[in-house]
Amino acid sequence: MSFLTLEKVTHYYFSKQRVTKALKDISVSIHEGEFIALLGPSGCGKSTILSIMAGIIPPTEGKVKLQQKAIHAPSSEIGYMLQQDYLFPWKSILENILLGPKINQTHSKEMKEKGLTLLQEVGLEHVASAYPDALSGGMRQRAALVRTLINDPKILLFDEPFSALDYQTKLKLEELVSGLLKTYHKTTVLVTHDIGEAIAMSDRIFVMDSNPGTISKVFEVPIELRNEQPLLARRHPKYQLLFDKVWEELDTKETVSSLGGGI
Ligand SMILES: Nc1ncnc2c1ncn2[C@@H]1O[C@H](COP(=O)(O)OP(=O)(O)OP(=O)(O)O)[C@@H](O)[C@H]1O
Repeated sequence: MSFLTLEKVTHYYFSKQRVTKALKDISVSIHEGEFIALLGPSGCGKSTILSIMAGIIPPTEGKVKLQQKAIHAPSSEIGYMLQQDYLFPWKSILENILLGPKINQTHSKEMKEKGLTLLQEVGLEHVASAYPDALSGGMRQRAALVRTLINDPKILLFDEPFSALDYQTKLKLEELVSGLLKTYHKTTVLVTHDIGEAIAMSDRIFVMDSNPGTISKVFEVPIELRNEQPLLARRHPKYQLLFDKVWEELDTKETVSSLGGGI
């Protein structure tokens, strides 16, 4: 059964200068526990889709549903993680992580224990009382991940969370995140520009076209790759085959997207 659905979602941005048709007739059905990657040229509407799924912006037309219920506003059922970690510099890592439960009034001794356990799972238990400034970029993103997971969201939305990190840190984080999401059986949508990351982490890859944004092709990642951790998946013979197909699909779009998105 479908877990998250978009039904004929169309979105316009209106400004004084122009109207931009960012998305046109997007219909997708994502299953519970599935990992989806959204790939496409710059400006094709990936972040717009994610904001609509998060309930941050209502679509101009169409419906978004989580477990058959319409999404109208952001909620703790939906976890959102961005390129920037947005940790509060004046709060310790543990305080940052427990902020969500405090706001949702679910804070308790058990929640603190859960926060510490999650920090342990991402290798950050030793910096629970440190401040964000003392942490590296990769550590800060791990803390941001714990802050997202502690609310036990039904769905995770990742907008290029690894793109600001150096290559080695990014690969290590992919490995960690992939393992954690499998353990917690989380449904995830990842926006990325990195074909390798999409293949190594996902079950399906939605490739987008722009002006206006549509989903032009869906690639199913072979089961042999899905069963592997990302680093090993990158070494599998089927990885390169899929990489070439996705590359070909994207390559036809880059020049077209640079023409601009106004109508
Ligand atoms: N707040 C806004 N007001 C007006 N137009 C916007 C706004 N946000 C996005 N757009 C336009 O909507 C289209 C889709 O933008 P969006 O940021 O969703 O694309 P994207 O695929 O995430 O881009 P990128 O890969 O560069 O981050 C673009 O043409 C963009 O200029």
